[in-house]
Amino acid sequence: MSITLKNTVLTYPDGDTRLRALDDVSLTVERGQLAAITGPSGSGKSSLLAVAGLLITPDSGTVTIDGTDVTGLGRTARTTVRRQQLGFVFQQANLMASLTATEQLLMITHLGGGSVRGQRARARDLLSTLGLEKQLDRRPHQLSGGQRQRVAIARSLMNDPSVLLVDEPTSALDEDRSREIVALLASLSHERNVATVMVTHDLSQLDLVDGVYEMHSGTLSTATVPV
Ligand SMILES: Nc1ncnc2c1ncn2[C@@H]1O[C@H](COP(=O)(O)OP(=O)(O)OP(=O)(O)O)[C@@H](O)[C@H]1O
Repeated sequence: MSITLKNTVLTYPDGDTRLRALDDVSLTVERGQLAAITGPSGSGKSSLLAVAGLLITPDSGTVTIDGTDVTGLGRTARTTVRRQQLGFVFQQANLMASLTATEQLLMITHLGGGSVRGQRARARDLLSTLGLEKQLDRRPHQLSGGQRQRVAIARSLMNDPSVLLVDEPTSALDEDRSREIVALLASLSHERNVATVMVTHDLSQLDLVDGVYEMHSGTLSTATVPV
């Protein structure tokens, strides 16, 4: 099972015409795989993530998650799929300044209407798995950039997603920290059986991923550069 985009087209208004941000894009990422999407600025990478994350409905084409076509779902059903089956990691960790690492994760449970009490041990386990056992009760300003991004990754896994969508996770990190984060995303994808789609400009880490795709002017192709 996996995430599949099939023949997706997404256009935006552009003067008198429309700009094809996604021009017949098809992509399948299986569970247990980390796929990287590269490509120049403006080529459509964020648009691809937004369509995959059910934040934007494509003009045409389909998005299938774990075998179910979710393209035409209404707003409430899309929110449910996002909460239950998708995880998101952004460029910046986007943590809440007043919350500890553990509380950042519990916030997800709280927003989903679940019992926070029963999830505290799970939150702490997840953070420990990501090497943050000594930082469980620290707030964002007491964490390094790499640690903050680990908290964000742990938070994205709190709902046990089948698909993880990751946007430029290493843009704020140095070379060594970037490599650790991409290696972590690869091992989490493999061990937790998650289909991960990661947009990245960081070509030096592509040897760690299972598949590389390039966006160019709205079209997606398998990378031609051997990694
Ligand atoms: N809301 C919008 N309205 C109109 N045009 C948009 C909108 N969002 C994106 N675009 C255009 O769609 C194209 C693809 O944009 P997108 O943000 O997906 O590219 P990207 O590859 O993620 O770029 P970057 O690497 O700079 O983040 C660009 O030409 C952009 O200007």
